[in-house]
Amino acid sequence: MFQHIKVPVEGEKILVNDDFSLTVPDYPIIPFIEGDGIGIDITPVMIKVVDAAVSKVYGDKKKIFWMEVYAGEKSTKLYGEDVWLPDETLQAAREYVVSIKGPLTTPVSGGIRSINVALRQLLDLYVCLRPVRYFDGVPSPVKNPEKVDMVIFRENSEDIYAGIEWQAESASAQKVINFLINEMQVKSIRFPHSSGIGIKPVSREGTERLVRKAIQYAIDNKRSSVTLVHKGNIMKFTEGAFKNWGYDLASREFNAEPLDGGPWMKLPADKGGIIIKDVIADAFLQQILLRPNEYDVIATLNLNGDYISDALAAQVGGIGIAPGANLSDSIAIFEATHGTAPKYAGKDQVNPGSIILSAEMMLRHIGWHKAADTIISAMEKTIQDKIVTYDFARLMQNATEVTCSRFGDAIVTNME
Ligand SMILES: NC(=O)C1=CN([C@@H]2O[C@H](COP(=O)(O)OP(=O)(O)OC[C@H]3O[C@@H](n4cnc5c(N)ncnc54)[C@H](OP(=O)(O)O)[C@@H]3O)[C@@H](O)[C@H]2O)C=CC1
Ligand SMILES: O=C(O)CCC(=O)C(=O)O
Ligand SMILES: [Mg+2]
Repeated sequence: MFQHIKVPVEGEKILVNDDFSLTVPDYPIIPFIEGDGIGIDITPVMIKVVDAAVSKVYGDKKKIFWMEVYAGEKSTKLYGEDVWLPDETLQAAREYVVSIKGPLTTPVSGGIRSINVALRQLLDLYVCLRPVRYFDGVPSPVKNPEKVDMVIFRENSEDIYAGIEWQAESASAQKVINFLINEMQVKSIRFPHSSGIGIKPVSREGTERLVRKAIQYAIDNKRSSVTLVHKGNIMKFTEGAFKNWGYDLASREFNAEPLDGGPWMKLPADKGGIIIKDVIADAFLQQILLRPNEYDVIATLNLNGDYISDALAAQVGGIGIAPGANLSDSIAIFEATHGTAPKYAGKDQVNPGSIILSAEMMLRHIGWHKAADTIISAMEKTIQDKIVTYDFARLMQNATEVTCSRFGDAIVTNME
């Protein structure tokens, strides 16, 4: 029994089998978090588009029963002012296996820690999967955006992103600094009395499970390479270790052999002959602009992955259409890559593309590929017809600028 979550009277749970495959009923219950800020604009549009695609493809034979669950500001209004992530929301994500969420606010320098990060950590959603590809007709700041076709596997549970840090001039920060100076002989804290301190945990286990997923994805989807992106020349025992552990895993579990003497490796032909390579993160950020077609599947640490996913999204038209998923072996929470864009909240103005494409990934995840295909082709047609929201319209000529909800309606109209 839940306190505020209302379980639909119809519909059934998606089940996880022993081998982590899913048993998906024809009438699954799918929890959703509306999200803060522009969540109120984009989430209802996503639901409308998904329902229309499912109905178009399967008639009455399949239907999603949506179940609202709460996090962020809406949760504080229902459960009490300090309750940003109620236990029953976590329970629903576990029990119902596949969910989707809008963006959630995190204040800068103070206030609550990220609810997004908490969800990922508490449910051990260790893969942040963010595919980035070009849709024909989308305005882009680069000459050949169609050369960008990458799938980012961002480690989602550790790194500096875990939020282990102490405020400057607090007793805790001073205690850690004293320990580092006196017991660990650290000499490179430039201003020990006024430094905040953050910790960057990166483990072999965390790296291996992420890189394993990335390589398996590359094999299953016939991709050409997996690139480990790191800053291991500077952070040797965290980012450098990520690179080494990644290569070790490729060799040990996938029989990769050194290529031309290494360090690059190649998987055997029966595993697609995929190249496993690495690149230092700053060089990678310039190469994705200059030679994006040299990169395919990307495996990287949490903070690098955050930066890289927004940078790559910009190359193909912006975070308004960049989708994503947070995955464990069993649980999945799909989410937009962008944030709450507070200045647009409630104005029915922003692009709902990111959360719609996240829902499209969700439909594939549950095996409803035809409904996913329907959304993709309808969205492509809508953009090619130059019916777009403000973010695209301001970069296009002769575009028809529509609201967030009208863009959703146009996608529905274009479903064949
Ligand atoms: N997963 C999550 O829930 C995430 C949450 N956040 C949180 O969101 C809040 C705001 O973060 P902020 O850094 O401003 O980043 P946002 O992604 O919210 O917004 C930055 C800018 O991106 C553009 N943008 C974002 N979403 C859309 C959209 N759907 N359609 C069109 N344009 C869009 C807008 O650009 P323009 O002004 O040029 O039109 C917007 O001003 C913070 O609290 C942050 O922590 C951030 C990222 C992810
Ligand atoms: O949790 C947040 O507020 C930001 C998260 C973020 O930027 C992301 O996951 O891409
Ligand atoms: Mg981000």
